[in-house]
Amino acid sequence: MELRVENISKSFNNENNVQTVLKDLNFTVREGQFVTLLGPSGCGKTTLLTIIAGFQAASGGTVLINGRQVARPGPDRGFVFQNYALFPWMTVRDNILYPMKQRKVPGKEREKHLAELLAMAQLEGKEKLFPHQLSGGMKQRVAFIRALAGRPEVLLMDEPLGAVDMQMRQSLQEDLESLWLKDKTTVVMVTHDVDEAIFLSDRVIVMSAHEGKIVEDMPVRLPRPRDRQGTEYHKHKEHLVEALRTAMGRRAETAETERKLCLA
Ligand SMILES: Nc1ncnc2c1ncn2[C@@H]1O[C@H](COP(=O)(O)OP(=O)(O)OP(=O)(O)O)[C@@H](O)[C@H]1O
Repeated sequence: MELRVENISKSFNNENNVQTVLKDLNFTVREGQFVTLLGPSGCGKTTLLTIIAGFQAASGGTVLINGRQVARPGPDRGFVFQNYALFPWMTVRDNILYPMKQRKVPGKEREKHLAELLAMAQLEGKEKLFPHQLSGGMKQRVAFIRALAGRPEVLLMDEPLGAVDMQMRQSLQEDLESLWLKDKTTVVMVTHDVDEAIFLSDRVIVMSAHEGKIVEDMPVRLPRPRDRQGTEYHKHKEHLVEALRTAMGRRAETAETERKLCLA
């Protein structure tokens, strides 16, 4: 699997005002990589992820998966939303079986894969429950394995832990990592949390507030599971915080330039 984002641009027409959110974005994600998109609020992270998912079209450029151009959503891409987006009227079992039925996986194979996924997420015995009967962490694990049930080439996750309080967040990051390590599906995740990015990712791409430009593309080669108290971990954190400052600063600089131009 190879995901290529080539010269992606996206503009919106907001009340006679054209807003360029992304401009000429380029990067490639290799098979099995866990890549995080980090950036200030409004820099275009979700927009980029939904373009990769095929939920919306880019204004320019292409997204290629294994050389094939992405034009619409497809089974090669799984998506995990911030609010999990489980079907509330379906049990855990039916939620997980849904993508397999969509792919017309034969019954026997479906049951086998379901059992594997439930074991992987430690959700055995919960299959008859409905989403409202689950804890936040369980819902998140169901959303994750439901996305894997479609056997996607790449898993796209938009702030998958965004709805969880800070205390639970670290332990869910650990759950997410151990689930991912069992499967090693290629992941592109959006977050605005520096610690989460370093804890989970092989690589962090920092986008700037101005036109979503890549201001940093940083590999994280620390051994897993990562020691949040370690010196190297802290160095990575400081580096990313600095990159985020740059990412935000560009917006301030741009605003200042625009102000000067307006005054001129
Ligand atoms: N459908 C749309 N129509 C008009 N403007 C949009 C649309 N979708 C997004 N935008 C604008 O594009 C910009 C980027 O939005 P996006 O949701 O991608 O940012 P983000 O980096 O994911 O932000 P956050 O971290 O706050 O979720 C914002 O200014 C937003 O208002």
